[in-house]
Amino acid sequence: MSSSSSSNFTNPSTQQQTHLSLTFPKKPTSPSLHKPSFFTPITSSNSIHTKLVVSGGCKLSGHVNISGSKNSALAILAGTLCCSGTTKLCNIPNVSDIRTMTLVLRSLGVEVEVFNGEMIVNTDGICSVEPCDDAVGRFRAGFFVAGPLLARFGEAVIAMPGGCDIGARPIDIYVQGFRALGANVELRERKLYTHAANGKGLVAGRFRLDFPSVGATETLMMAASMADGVTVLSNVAQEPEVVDLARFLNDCGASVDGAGSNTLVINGRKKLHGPEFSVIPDRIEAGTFLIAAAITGSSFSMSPVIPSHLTSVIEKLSNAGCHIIQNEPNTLEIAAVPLETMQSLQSFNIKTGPFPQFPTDLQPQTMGLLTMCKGQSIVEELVFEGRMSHVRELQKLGACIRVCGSTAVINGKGQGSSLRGARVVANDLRSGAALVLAGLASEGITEIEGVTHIDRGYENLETKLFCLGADIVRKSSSLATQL
Ligand SMILES: CC(=O)N[C@H]1[C@@H](OP(=O)(O)OP(=O)(O)OC[C@H]2O[C@@H](n3ccc(=O)[nH]c3=O)[C@H](O)[C@@H]2O)O[C@H](CO)[C@@H](O)[C@@H]1O
Ligand SMILES: C=C(OP(=O)(O)O)C(=O)O
Repeated sequence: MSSSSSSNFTNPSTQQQTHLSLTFPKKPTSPSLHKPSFFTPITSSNSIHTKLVVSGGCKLSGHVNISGSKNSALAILAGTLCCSGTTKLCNIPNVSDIRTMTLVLRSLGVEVEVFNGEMIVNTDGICSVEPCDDAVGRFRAGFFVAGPLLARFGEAVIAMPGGCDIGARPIDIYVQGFRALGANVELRERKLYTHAANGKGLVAGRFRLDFPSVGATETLMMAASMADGVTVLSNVAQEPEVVDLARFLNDCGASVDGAGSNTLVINGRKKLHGPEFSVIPDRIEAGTFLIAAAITGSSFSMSPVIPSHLTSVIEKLSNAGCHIIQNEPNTLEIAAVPLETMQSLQSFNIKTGPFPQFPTDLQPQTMGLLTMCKGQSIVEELVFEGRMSHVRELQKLGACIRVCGSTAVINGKGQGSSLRGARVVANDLRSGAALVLAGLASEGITEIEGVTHIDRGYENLETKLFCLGADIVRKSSSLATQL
């Protein structure tokens, strides 16, 4: 492996030897590849102060369109690195994490064209195996590119990932998995250096994950898709996004069996080709809107949705008193009990866990709802040890919540009492969504800061809620005005 900052690198698709620049970035080659509507620069929160201002008490109605899955699209964009030629992706959400992934890909020399929910990716000009540190450090999925780079080019150098601050989020399972596929791995100064130990490419192996990590499953699945021989990965994640990535890889010519079960059998292929592919709808966004209906006592519909991706959530909300039905394919209608009536929603308990258990990415929003249900509930966060930052903010709205470790006990207000608006801060993506929903159900005005977290994963959240009838606006001002 090249431990220096550069090496000679032959791009196997073009057979051209390139001086591998292990420093960012290769400049994009065609100006037409930039579409400003999508590529609004990520705003520096130092210069612009943005907040969402919600005036509570409105009922929601109508229909909301659900965007493509952020987490599925991110993994699949990493997966395009396995493919020679051009890949066309559809149903890509316009969220800042996708823009960050585009920066990661471009820093490797990939051409990316973005237009109106579609992305065209061409990897033939790849000239680096070291993505831009700054971009990788902004989100979790940046790290996923290590798998395809290692598989296709035999090496990768990658900074430690960022992502929501919800726990330690180590990378030990990725490292063990790479080693099981014949890679040498070294960690130095917060960077991972890895290369195929035989100097050629990865070899198949058998590997059991200590925990069914979504990202490690996806990264190792991509790596094994181009390893020599048949790899068996066990105790893998079964999330719909993992299944979507397997479907994508198979469309590229890979052989991935067992996606959706706890074992993957992957027959490595020497070369994969980019297909045209559409990502699944975002189950977390759909779940957030289901909870928005429940917390405001409203009725509306949403599509496209794959209801089987939301079974655990639909079951909990239905038991609490919501009516959720599917009259048309890929459409859910929810009718929630008005919270001001004597039959306000009943409290319920949740324990988060790997799919098909209750999704951790809906835990904060659900806790917001539980503060309005009748009776006591218990929320156990069993995936991320630090995913409780919303509790303090919900308390500012008047919620009655006690936390002990990973467990929260919520005494719901029920029967017509409500939270009171206040200034709150989103500390991560889903806690931001939880605060928006709580604001919709609070008396008076709630101001939510930390909006850049929300923008990482929700496409036009406030516009979608506004169109359903919510009183919500985004307010931006320069910091100078604030001071
Ligand atoms: C971009 C993306 O898809 N993010 C999702 C992905 O994150 P991500 O892939 O990071 O989540 P993981 O499934 O890996 O994490 C689950 C647990 O495993 C632990 N762990 C993980 C890897 C490892 O090497 N060692 C280790 O101990 C984590 O600290 C955590 O406690 O799945 C999470 C769980 O559904 C979701 O909340 C995130 O929205
Ligand atoms: C935790 C999330 O994202 P990430 O893994 O990128 O931090 C999320 O989408 O809720």
